[in-house]
Amino acid sequence: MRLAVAGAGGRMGAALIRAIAERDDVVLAAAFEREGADAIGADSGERTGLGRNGVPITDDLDEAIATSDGLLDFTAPDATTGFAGALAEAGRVHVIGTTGFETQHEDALQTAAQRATIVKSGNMSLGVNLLAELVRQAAKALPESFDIEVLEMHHRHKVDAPSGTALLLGEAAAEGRGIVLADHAVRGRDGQTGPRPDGAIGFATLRGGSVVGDHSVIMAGAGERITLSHHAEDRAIFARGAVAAALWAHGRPPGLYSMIDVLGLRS
Ligand SMILES: NC(=O)C1=CN([C@@H]2O[C@H](COP(=O)(O)OP(=O)(O)OC[C@H]3O[C@@H](n4cnc5c(N)ncnc54)[C@H](OP(=O)(O)O)[C@@H]3O)[C@@H](O)[C@H]2O)C=CC1
Ligand SMILES: O=C(O)C1=N[C@H](C(=O)O)C[C@H](O)C1
Repeated sequence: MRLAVAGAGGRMGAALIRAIAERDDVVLAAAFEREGADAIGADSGERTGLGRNGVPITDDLDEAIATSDGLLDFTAPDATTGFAGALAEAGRVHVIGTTGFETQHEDALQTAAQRATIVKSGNMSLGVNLLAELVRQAAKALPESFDIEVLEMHHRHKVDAPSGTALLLGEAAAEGRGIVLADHAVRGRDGQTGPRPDGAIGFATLRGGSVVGDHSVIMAGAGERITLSHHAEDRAIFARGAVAAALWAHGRPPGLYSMIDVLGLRS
């Protein structure tokens, strides 16, 4: 499968280029960046420490789409929704790891998925997607008297909060409880908050240093507490998941799929 990488000069762009080079069933067809980015013109292999691969980083989305079967996209919400329209037009696979979407972005992706095969997840690792299943089951098994809190920590460069993974875990907890997350989410506390609302799912965000991604879901009852956690140590786990998602999606009908579909984790 021929893959293009968006945001090739970024942290995940580099990890994706390395993950493609690890396998012999995928090939890097194109690597592109935002117009005017420093990385443009560089050899994508040299820039990611692999040695020269002959694929330059360009700013040419159209060429990237024309020469590939699918796009691996870990960029930013506005960029991703823009790519989605073009990929839908061409009927390509779109693997979306970008986080921080708002309602208008989600709506645009739903529309694009009528024609493109999209796999989208706030976290492409096996471990986090298994954790989400465990959270769903635990939230289903426990009474509502157990308070659910989602805690995350990421590196100092991260621009969105709560993380896509924290929201994915919150969704899993809400699904287990049979409630709608948006109706029960508490996404920040400061000052005279009053007591915790019954049935709330709380989110807390930490930022600092080089942390790749730590997530914990705490289920706190009277006199006991369960904590389910995942610690990402290397961005390769997300990149390898994204490549696996592209291969899974290749040849599937248009639609909006998740890593739970790709990994077949739902019991
Ligand atoms: N789902 C998952 O498993 C994971 C998701 N993520 C998510 O992936 C995203 C990227 O993370 P990360 O790699 O750390 O961030 P970086 O800022 O390091 O990389 C993003 C790259 O995308 C580029 N970009 C932005 N807009 C465009 C555009 N229109 N065309 C081409 N390139 C563009 C940026 O350029 P510029 O700097 O010029 O804006 C930058 O080089 C975030 O949303 C993050 O949360 C991260 C890890 C795992
Ligand atoms: O920005 C990051 O770095 C990460 N973003 C994703 C998220 O928002 O959850 C996934 C991972 O935790 C790293």
